[in-house]
Amino acid sequence: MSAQSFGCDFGTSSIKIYSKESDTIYCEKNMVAIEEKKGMISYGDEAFEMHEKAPSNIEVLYPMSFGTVASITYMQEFLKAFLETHTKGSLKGAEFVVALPTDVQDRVFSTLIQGTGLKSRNIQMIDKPVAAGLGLGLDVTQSQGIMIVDVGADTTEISILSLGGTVTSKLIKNGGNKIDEAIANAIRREYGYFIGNKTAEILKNELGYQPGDTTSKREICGRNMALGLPALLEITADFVANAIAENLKSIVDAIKVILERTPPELGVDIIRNGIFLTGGVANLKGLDKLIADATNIKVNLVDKPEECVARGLERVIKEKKFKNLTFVTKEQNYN
Ligand SMILES: Nc1ncnc2c1ncn2[C@@H]1O[C@H](COP(=O)(O)OP(=O)(O)OP(=O)(O)O)[C@@H](O)[C@H]1O
Repeated sequence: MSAQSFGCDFGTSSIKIYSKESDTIYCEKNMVAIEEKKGMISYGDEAFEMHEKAPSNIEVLYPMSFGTVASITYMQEFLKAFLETHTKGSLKGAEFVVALPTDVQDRVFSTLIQGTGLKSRNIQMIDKPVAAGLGLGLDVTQSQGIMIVDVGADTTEISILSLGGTVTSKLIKNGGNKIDEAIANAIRREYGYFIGNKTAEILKNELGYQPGDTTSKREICGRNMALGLPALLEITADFVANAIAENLKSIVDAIKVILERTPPELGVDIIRNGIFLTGGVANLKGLDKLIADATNIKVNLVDKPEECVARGLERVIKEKKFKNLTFVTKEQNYN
């Protein structure tokens, strides 16, 4: 591959790009800030900072939604600006390997990259679960069953891999964002306080799923809806656990459905090796135990699970033997 090769995981809440040139995974919030008349004024972590704080003439939005591109124009502007910031020299002729989520059409991403005007030389796709498997350090090309549960912001992707391919996989529209929403709704119902998504996310990330734990607490600021004034409120881990239980149950149920559909020959490997939990929500305290208890299968966790797919893309770019796991979109038409 040429000097400029990028491995792209276009997540709904954050974009992760591996750059071969700098041998680094760059990760930023996948957000853009748009000002009336001026267009995109900011992107990434800086745009996220403006989220829920910006005046009415500035709209802060996610260009991706449920694993696919919601705003191609802004995603293209973001990608171009992101690559220009993080790379030296020309981007002309760069090569891309893109992680393709289950149920998303590959041409969405080739159209996206081609439309940036970067004159890319080659755009390869790889199934996102296969990239996650490589990122876990597994040899996905072997004839053994591997179960990966990737819980991201908008989606949860549950997949069984074998021989370098996806044997079965299911994408459900449930993840960190729905969990944050459930926390905000419960606080509104129970306490009559309005809280923003960022505050709900803090509660989720800090308190996790710890039913019965009334000792761990977090103070937050919300708006008392009766008085219309901001006020402080203390939330326990037990309250958060109750608020998110239904969301987690739907993830666990989907895992069980996939296990039921798994051929017994591969099921043996999964029981032996365990389920691999990836995606940012794999960091949720107590989720691994919940899944292990419900399935009677051990659950493996890794460091920085949200970067697993990008680490897999890095291996595809660096290790020739994994090139045959990638494929090219039929419609590709290079400039
Ligand atoms: N410590 C934590 N506990 C619980 N959730 C966490 C933690 N850290 C991050 N998350 C959540 O992980 C999610 C982001 O994960 P990830 O980066 O894998 O998603 P994505 O790739 O952007 O989304 P998708 O896979 O849906 O396209 C967010 O909802 C974030 O709040």
